Amino acid sequence: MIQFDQVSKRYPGGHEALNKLSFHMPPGDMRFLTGHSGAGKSTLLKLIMVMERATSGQVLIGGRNVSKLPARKIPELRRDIGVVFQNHQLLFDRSVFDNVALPLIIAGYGHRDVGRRVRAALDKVGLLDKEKLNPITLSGGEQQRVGIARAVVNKPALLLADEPTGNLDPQLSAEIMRLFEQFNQVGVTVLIATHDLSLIARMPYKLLSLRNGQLVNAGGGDERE
Ligand SMILES: Nc1ncnc2c1ncn2[C@@H]1O[C@H](COP(=O)(O)OP(=O)(O)OP(=O)(O)O)[C@@H](O)[C@H]1O
Repeated sequence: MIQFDQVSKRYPGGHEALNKLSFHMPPGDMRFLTGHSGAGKSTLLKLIMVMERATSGQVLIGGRNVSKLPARKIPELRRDIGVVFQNHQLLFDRSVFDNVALPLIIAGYGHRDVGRRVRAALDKVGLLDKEKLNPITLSGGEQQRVGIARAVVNKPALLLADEPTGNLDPQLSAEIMRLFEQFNQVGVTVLIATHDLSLIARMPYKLLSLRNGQLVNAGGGDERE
C-alpha cells in the first residue's frame, strides 16, 4: 500500500527532513510513526498525500508512483486517503453534518448518497445524535471524532493521522485509538504519527521510528521486538 524507496526530502533552504528512507507497509497494516519533534513525521505524511514532493527516491501508493504524479491527478489520489489532524480543522460556521459531508460534496456525490454516507460515518464514531449541532459546542474528543468521520466518509483505503490525540487526555486518546483500530479491522490501512509513547506502548502494532530524517528501525520492523 505504501512503499518508500530511498526517499529524501530537502526543503528549500537546504534542510534535509528525510534522508534515504525505505520501508514497505502492506495493505491492511496499522502502524505508528514516532520520533522527536522535527524528526520528519509530518514530512513523511505530506509525501504520501503529495502535499510535498520527494527530492529523490520513489514514493508508491497503491502501486502508483506518486513522486511524479501530475498535479491534475492529485485530487483523485487524495480521494482514497483520509487524513486526521491534531487540531481537526473543522469549520465552525456549519453543522457537524455539513463538516462531514464536505469531502463528498467536493467529490460530486448526490444528495441522497451524501445523507446516507454521512450518517454511516457519524454512526461509526458514535455521534449520530449530534449531526445538527455546531462543532464548536462539542468537547475536544467529540470534535476529533467529527474529524475522523470526515476522514472516513469517502471510505478511503488509507487513513493517515498527524498527532490525532495531541490535545486529548489519556482516556479520550485511548478511545480515539480504538476507533482507528476498528477501521483497521475492516481492512483500512492506518498510519498514525504520534509523540504519545505511553499510549501506544500497550498496542500490538509495528512502529516506524524516525530520528533526524532516518528510520531507526530500518526495514519497517518493530523496535520493541
Ligand atoms: N516547509 C518547510 N520548509 C522548510 N523546512 C521545513 C518545512 N517543513 C518542515 N521543515 C523542517 O523539516 C524538519 C522535519 O519537519 P517535520 O514537520 O516533518 O517534523 P515532525 O517530526 O513532524 O515534527 P513535529 O513532531 O514537531 O511535528 C524540521 O527540521 C522542520 O523544521
